[in-house]
Amino acid sequence: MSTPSVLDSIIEGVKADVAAREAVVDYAAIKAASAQAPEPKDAMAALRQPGIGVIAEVKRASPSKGELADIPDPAELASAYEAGGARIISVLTEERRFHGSLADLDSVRAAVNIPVLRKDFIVGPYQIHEARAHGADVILLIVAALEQNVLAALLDRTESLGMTALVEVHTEEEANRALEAGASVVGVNARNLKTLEVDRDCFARIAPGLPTKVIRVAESGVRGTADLLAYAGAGADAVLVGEGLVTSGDPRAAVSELVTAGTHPSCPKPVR
Ligand SMILES: O=P(O)(O)OC[C@@H](O)[C@@H](O)c1c[nH]c2ccccc12
Repeated sequence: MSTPSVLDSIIEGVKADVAAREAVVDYAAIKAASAQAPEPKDAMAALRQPGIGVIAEVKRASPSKGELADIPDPAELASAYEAGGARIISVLTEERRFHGSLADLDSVRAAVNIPVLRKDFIVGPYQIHEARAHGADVILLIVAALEQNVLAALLDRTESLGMTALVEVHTEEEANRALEAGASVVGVNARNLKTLEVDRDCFARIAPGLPTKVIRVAESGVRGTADLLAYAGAGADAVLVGEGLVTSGDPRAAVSELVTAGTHPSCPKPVR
């Protein structure tokens, strides 16, 4: 047997954590809670606004870098992101490697008016209802972590709850699988979740092959406006930024700088 990848070991932990939560709040109960949640916000509309959108992430730690930032108050951070002009707030809820939680999602949800993305390793419908019950408007679905039939089923489930799925890919083959499953928003992650290596050219290789109606998000490795402009030049509608913002010291200014670059008349625009 081959050694498990980072992604495999993260998923193993996530499955155990989901099972533990499900033992407390069962599937029927989480489903009922998701039906009671306030209407989801329209993330597609947020992403279709002119200019390159910034999806700003609340990220405490990562498997590649360990602890990134002390975030005593995720609500305050998210409010700073919103004030800086972020379109969507991404909240990592994976606990073991990213030190996130559903409590972080709750705090952020209560603090901002823009759509909120639950960023986790979704393996089944339980987590989708859970995301909705905690006020998420968008969820991440990672193609590399899901069988094709499961991916398609989870995408349908997400949309049937009125949410948007950001479908994450790292290769052309995965991009084809995302389209096959019916993704409307595709995120190209520069980081390979199996090896944790970053390849910023990944987006430029994959994005041009996506149909023009698909919203394209460039994920990971954005250190500043130069990276945003490079992604914009390769056709990005939005960038998803974590580390660069949480380590900036002034998250509002850091988001604002990216937003200013992404909405400047000289910024390359996606071809639609
Ligand atoms: O911190 P960065 O390099 O700006 O990356 C943010 C985001 O793209 C990254 O956190 C991410 C992208 N896809 C993921 C899947 C799971 C966990 C985390 C991620």
